[in-house]
Amino acid sequence: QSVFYDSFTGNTVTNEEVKGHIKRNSTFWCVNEVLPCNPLEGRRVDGSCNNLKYPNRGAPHTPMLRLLPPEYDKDFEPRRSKNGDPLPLPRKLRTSLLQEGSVPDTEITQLLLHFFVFMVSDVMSVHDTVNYIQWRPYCCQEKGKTDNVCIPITITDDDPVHRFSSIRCMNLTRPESFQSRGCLRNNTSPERITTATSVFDLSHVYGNNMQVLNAKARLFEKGLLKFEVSGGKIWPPSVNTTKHLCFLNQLPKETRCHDIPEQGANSVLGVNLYLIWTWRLHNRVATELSKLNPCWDDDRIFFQTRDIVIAIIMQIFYYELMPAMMGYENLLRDGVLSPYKGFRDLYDENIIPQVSLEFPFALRWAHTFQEGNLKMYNTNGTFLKETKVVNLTLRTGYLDENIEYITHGAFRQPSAKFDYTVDPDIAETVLGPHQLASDVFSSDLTKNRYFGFPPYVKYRKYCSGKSHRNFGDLMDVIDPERITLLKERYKDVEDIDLMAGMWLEELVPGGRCPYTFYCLVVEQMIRSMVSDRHWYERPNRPNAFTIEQLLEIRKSSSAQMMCSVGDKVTHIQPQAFYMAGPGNEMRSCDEIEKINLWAWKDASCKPKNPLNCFNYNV
Ligand code: HEM
Repeated sequence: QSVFYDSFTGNTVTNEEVKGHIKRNSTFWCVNEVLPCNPLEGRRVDGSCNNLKYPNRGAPHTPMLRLLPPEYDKDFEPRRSKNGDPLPLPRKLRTSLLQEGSVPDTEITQLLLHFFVFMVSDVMSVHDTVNYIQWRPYCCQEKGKTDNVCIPITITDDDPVHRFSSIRCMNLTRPESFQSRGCLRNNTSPERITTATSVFDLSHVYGNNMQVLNAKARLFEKGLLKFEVSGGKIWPPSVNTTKHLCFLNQLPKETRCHDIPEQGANSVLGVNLYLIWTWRLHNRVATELSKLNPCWDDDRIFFQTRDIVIAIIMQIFYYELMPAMMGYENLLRDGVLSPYKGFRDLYDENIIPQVSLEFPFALRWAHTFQEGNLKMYNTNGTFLKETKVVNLTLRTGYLDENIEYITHGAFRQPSAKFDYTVDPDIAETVLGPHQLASDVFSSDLTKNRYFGFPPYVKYRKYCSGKSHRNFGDLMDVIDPERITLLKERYKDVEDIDLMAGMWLEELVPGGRCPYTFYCLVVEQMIRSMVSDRHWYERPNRPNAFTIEQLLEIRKSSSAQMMCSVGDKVTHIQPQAFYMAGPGNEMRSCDEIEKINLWAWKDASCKPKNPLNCFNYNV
């Protein structure tokens, strides 16, 4: 018998209240239906029962955590400057604080960015972007003036780019909230609503709901996900209609659009690539497991494989990507990474599985080192061609002919440099042909205000304990020239927006990210481990890995994943998030450490190749 929970409060709701939601058409957003929790059950697809005391926490549409209380003006409009004036215009701030240019990094590859954005989409949903691309494309037109959801970005006559054009506005909409979806009254402080589960569980691959997973993704044979073979490659299932999310497919040639539990994976290129690779990884692991343990049924192979794939991706995220961004020693010091390969158990049932509102917001800072030109290489490493990455959003069809070249470019092309310069395409046309003009940095800054984040200096205090009473106090994290830039735009140090502060901060010693980014992201990384009962490093979770299995998971690497499921990858550098070079030379995939699934051998099953345990490598 299911129990119904109020998605925001987490309290149970009566059948009468559920009927009220049905009448108002708000059940999907405002009510979580949860089957009774079984403490011995593995990770649920819909994230429920992760915390046995609060069964709906972790499920979709549950509230995000605010690290600091919101600050709004009246009617929950953006806060004002200390002197009562409106804050400076976002686009004006962006164009004066961040310059446009293309400087390649010397160390980090594009592959890191692809993986990073893939991880973001595990805990976020695309509806806030689809809202202004598809549902309300009119915020800059007459109609937009009467739609309260519209919050278009003003472009002034002296704009460095648009003074040469007639464009004076960029489309944007407010973030969806429990209020906009009818779950909370409009006179309460806006609380962001998302459709993803709030733990890292690859819900953008497997979906947020068992019924959808079963209908769209499972083959119900040998633990496999449904797949297609085309051009000699394995793909997730696709849909044969033009009415899908891949608006930019150039018909009739480009028709592919994934028909998977979460359509959002068809969006930004990096999400799409890793969705394909993770999909293939699932099927690779499932195939090997079913050979290894022929007596296992489809269900057992499927859920064991899902658990392994989630662990592999988490291992790469925590132990390979994040150290490159934040510094390995820093993460060890702050208890995010374990120095040992064995188990660790940090679980605390009093910490609810939640994503902070600040976490995905801070990750937007990564837009500053996104490269705009996508370079493609053939399998021998010869440069073939390039295209604008912004023209590939919502255009899965482009991958059909090009995924191989994009793959080989991803670990050969550097990211943009971490240097206060932003790519012109990301800064002016981030939505490609979807919008006349779109500047993701101005959107980031605008959203900053509609999320109601308090001033940047309050986050400095949260992170360092130190009060910053005047601009000079910022010298510990921002260099003097950039403090001058801030002073020219903001009248008071307390006016500075969180994102504007992060843009101009210096990078943490030993890492490649600003101080406040580091602090907000570490908070989430710890929260995600401590609050997730099914965290892969735990020995005391239902169906936990054995120590032998965990040691195999520890061998995961982005290079190994590329060798296993990338397109025709036979040679790669072992640290694929770093450019190849001395100490990280490209080498044959045979020399890259692999995961041996023999550790999952069930003694009660007779494997097909009993003599050679290396037949089960992925
Ligand atoms: C091809 C490259 C990319 C493009 C075209 C792109 C584009 C966008 C766009 C249009 C938005 C929505 C902005 C808004 O309406 O508020 C967005 C949001 C976001 N992007 Fe990117 N992005 C790219 C790469 C990345 C990367 C590498 C990261 C790495 C972390 C990233 C992280 C985020 C985050 C965290 C958000 C906010 C999501 C949310 O809160 O809903 N993006 N991006």
